[in-house]
Amino acid sequence: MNGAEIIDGKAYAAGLRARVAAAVPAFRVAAGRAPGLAVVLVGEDPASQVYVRSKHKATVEAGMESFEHRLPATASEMELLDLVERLNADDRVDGILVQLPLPSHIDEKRVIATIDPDKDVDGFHVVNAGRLAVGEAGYVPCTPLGCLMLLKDRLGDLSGLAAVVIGRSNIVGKPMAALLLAENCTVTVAHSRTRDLADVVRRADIVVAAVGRPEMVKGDWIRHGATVIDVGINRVPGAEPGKTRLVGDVAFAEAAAVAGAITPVPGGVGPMTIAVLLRNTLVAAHRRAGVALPEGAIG
Ligand SMILES: NC(=O)C1=CN([C@@H]2O[C@H](COP(=O)(O)OP(=O)(O)OC[C@H]3O[C@@H](n4cnc5c(N)ncnc54)[C@H](OP(=O)(O)O)[C@@H]3O)[C@@H](O)[C@H]2O)C=CC1
Ligand SMILES: Nc1nc(=O)c2c([nH]1)NC[C@@H]1CN(c3ccc(C(=O)N[C@@H](CCC(=O)O)C(=O)O)cc3)C=[N+]21
Repeated sequence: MNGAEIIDGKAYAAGLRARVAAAVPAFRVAAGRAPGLAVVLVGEDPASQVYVRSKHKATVEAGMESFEHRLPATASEMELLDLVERLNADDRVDGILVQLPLPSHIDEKRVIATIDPDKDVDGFHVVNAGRLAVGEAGYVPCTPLGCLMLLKDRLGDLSGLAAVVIGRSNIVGKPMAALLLAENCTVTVAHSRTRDLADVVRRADIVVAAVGRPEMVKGDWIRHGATVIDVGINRVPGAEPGKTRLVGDVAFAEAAAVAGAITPVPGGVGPMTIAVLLRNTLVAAHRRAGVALPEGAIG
């Protein structure tokens, strides 16, 4: 029996982008300018190029200004830090995103540390990680915030639910766990050293898989009726030679037979990441300009 509701992240993301776009004209009137997002891409990684292009398109479609900066793979760390500092000082720029991963000769930590925390719409700066940890307003990484929006949309109040986050990266697993804790879930964070992962996952009302291993989470790990959020984006060989397809970290068909609801890959969490980036940029623009964002305008 395939009982699970398929959570349509693509549709939810389209709705969020529309709400962001609808709030832009009032900001333009109040601030005398558009919200601005700067995206920096170093090198020619094809996947990164695709992401950066879709971010640019979504930014422009939302009525915001998009500043795209491309540096060659050979650019020095100094050049990149100089660019980030210029963007920090540029008043038209509300949000700065430096696409990761960076070439290996550049220290990612140092680059992220150079971004003004109040323009850090990715939420990667330690100041924003700290704000999230202690419950102060800041910027939350787009992917986990998108996951939380999908969970609250389906489940409403998350208080008291048992949540298992598989993965403890700084950009997905850890902030996801912090968000769920702030929503009063009982949170377990699993990782590569976790013993009896299947048993840990079986106890969960909410499972968030952010591992990067294709279809690792099996159907018989999922508690009946649980809500499953699959963050994984894994490119694997397709049916025809030379073709590839995207799969998540969850064995989708198996899990959908037992879960109450599940996000697909593609079309689940991925589209939410870009929509939340626009949301964070809109919030940054209002905070920086001292303009109030109407309560409930963007959800
Ligand atoms: N949809 C979106 O917008 C986004 C999707 N992603 C995708 O999400 C996935 C995770 O990304 P990210 O967090 O950056 O990945 P990382 O590689 O940084 O982290 C992976 C985590 O998974 C854990 N892990 C690895 N193997 C196992 C295992 N066998 N059992 C349990 N845990 C394991 C690791 O544990 P340990 O810490 O012990 O090494 C680590 O904490 C990837 O597929 C990525 O492509 C990422 C960002 C955005
Ligand atoms: N500074 C920075 N911030 C990021 O947020 C960031 C990053 N670097 N580096 C790479 C990861 C990955 N990421 C995704 C965004 C959208 C989709 C997405 O839209 N996925 C579509 C499919 C796209 C496809 O077909 O390839 C989907 O799941 O439906 C996926 C992954 C953001 N990242």
